[in-house]
Amino acid sequence: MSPSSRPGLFISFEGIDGAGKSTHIEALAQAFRDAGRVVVLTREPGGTPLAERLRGLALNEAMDPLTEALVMFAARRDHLLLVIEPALARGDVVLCDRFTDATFAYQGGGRGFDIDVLATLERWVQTVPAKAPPALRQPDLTLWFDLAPAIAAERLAGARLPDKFESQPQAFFENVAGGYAARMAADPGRFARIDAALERDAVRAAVVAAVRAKGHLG
Ligand SMILES: Nc1ncnc2c1ncn2[C@@H]1O[C@H](COP(=O)(O)OP(=O)(O)OP(=O)(O)O)[C@@H](O)[C@H]1O
Ligand SMILES: Cc1cn([C@H]2C[C@H](O)[C@@H](COP(=O)(O)O)O2)c(=O)[nH]c1=O
Repeated sequence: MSPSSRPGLFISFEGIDGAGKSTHIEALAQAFRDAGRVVVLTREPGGTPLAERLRGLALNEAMDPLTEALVMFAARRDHLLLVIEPALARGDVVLCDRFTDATFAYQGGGRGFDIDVLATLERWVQTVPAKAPPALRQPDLTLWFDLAPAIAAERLAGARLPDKFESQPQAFFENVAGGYAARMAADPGRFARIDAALERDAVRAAVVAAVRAKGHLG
């Protein structure tokens, strides 16, 4: 099968701040490139000029939880239509640093915002005509970097100036982690849990193994 006739593949990276997602996304991208795939590396909130502007607001401005959720989903809609769907239609591999599970974890788990409202927004935003019949776009695989908030905080200490979310107390991140666990429990076939407390090489190997176990990457 030629690269362009392969179906697209959508993988999201999730976890609390400092769990190691950004450290490992490029290594997986290279593994796919070595296997002859075209890779689109992207992130949420962000990934388009408009969504990056919304990211600047979401990460730096105080706002109420519904406003925050709407900003995340507005950015997502733009990103989905302009970047993710076209890439999947071309047969590319999309590696996305966070997607909707982050909204359920941060706005739902962390902020305590209504999960049913988030589920409604998810349906509105991610029902795309490219799927026949039009259906909800979800990642084919979600790698959840599971790490204790205390270790993540140690890793982030001094690394950079904390944004609005990174400045939250440890209890917030315990709730975010609970949000991720609930999403995985609701859709276990889509998720692979990565033990992000391991040292870097072991995490990298676990990521590749999880992708292979789901039948991707040869
Ligand atoms: N397995 C590991 N062991 C120790 N330190 C690590 C490991 N993986 C990543 N780090 C370090 O932890 C810090 C946070 O990693 P990284 O930026 O990849 O996390 P992230 O999940 O992308 O965070 P954020 O969501 O806040 O952007 C970095 O300084 C990185 O070098
Ligand atoms: C997609 C998404 C993200 N967030 C939060 C989670 C992080 O604290 C920041 C993004 O920063 P990163 O360094 O790129 O990880 O935004 C959120 O609260 N809700 C979301 O839907």
